[in-house]
Amino acid sequence: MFERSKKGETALLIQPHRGGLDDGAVEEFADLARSAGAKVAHLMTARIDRPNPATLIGSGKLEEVKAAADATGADLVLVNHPLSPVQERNLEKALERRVVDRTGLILDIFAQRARSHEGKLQVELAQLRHMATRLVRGWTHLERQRGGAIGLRGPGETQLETDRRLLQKRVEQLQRRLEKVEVQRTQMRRARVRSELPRVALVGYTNAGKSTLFNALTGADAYAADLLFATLDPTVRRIALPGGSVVLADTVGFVRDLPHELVAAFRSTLAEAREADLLLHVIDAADPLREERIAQVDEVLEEIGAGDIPQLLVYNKIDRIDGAEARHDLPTDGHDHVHPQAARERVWLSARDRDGLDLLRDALGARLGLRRVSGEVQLPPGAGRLRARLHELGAVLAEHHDEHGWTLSLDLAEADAARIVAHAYGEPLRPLLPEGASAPT
Ligand SMILES: Nc1nc2c(ncn2[C@@H]2O[C@H](COP(=O)(O)OP(=O)(O)OP(=O)(O)O)[C@@H](O)[C@H]2O)c(=O)[nH]1
Repeated sequence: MFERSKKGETALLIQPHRGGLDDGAVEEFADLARSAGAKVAHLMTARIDRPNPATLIGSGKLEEVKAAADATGADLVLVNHPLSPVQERNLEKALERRVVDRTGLILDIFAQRARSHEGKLQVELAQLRHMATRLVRGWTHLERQRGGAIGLRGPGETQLETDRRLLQKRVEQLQRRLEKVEVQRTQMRRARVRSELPRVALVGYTNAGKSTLFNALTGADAYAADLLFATLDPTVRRIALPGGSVVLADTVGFVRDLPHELVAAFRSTLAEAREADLLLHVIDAADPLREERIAQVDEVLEEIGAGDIPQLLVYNKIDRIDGAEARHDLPTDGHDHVHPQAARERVWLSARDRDGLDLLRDALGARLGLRRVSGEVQLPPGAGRLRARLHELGAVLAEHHDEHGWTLSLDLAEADAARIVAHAYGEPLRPLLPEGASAPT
């Protein structure tokens, strides 16, 4: 995972807390560290009921951390909490090694995962902003020894060695480029809206299997890895379902307490979720903390204004649960104590084994009200391309040719029919081809 160093760095992890430590947070923190490519040497907790403004953790704890870091030979210390620039600097002096806070860690992972032009721009911008707050006379990140290290990856040497003014210039340049990309994205989204295809967005906690499901449904070879945030950039594809096509978008994985500056940086990714007709909320069914994760994702969706969009819950990774089989659960009335999500529609599947995908396709088709239409159309002479397109879609049941042109007996998804005819004749027809109807000549 390290782009510039050959070997993974060893990290000592510090989990600050105010009493009531939560297992989920600790587990996620270790996952994040591993995702960044670190080897976790040791994990320590630190109470911060009264956070020390200079070092966050107390001085006694700081000594313990230093001893543990020396004993384990840790290259760096990761702190699962935002640190002020002063705290970070003081901790580094006291611990004599690099210290990276939660935001720096997540930024580092994003920097490693960014694939598209836009994703890279967004990450660089967020990194520069994070760095700008840490540029202090006499001691800067820029002066420190570098070389493929967590928290230091990203913008190249030339930017790193610039002063505040150049940094600001670069930030402005990135902002302008991003505005352009944003405009293009909005235009693309408008075009999709015009195509009238229903929009479905995959959302879910990081590592739930969204990219794997996206690939399974689209046949695309998007990048999936057992690492958090494999999906940084929205990937959008059209997929065929029984009854019609939909536009499917993969989105970035959610984490708890995503640093606010990152939520802003990734708003275009989240826009895919906000504008969807239906959300496929992907859940790792084998995760002991799955109910908590579901609630956290729901909360983020609420925050980004997607709380009212209908959801279909996809319980993925059933291959990891003994005796579990692919199935489709319709919502039940009333509260079910065994299954807290019983009031919601659920499909259980394994994206990896491609087990249960048909159940999901059917559920999606039904949920989106995709309907098929059939009937006879007479194509005017010169509509060869339209005829070829209909054949391509497998919509032609029978056809014959006479002096008036082609007569086709068709069966196809209503959405496809509307789109094709709109394309061929320049205007949408709704409903298209009711029983026995003919296309206009
Ligand atoms: N056993 C099992 N593993 C799965 C299944 N689906 C996905 N995985 C694994 O889970 C890990 C995460 O999958 P991704 O598809 O990258 O997850 P994601 O939700 O897109 O992750 P982020 O991009 O971090 O949000 C990978 O190692 C997958 O191979 C499944 O059905 N069964």
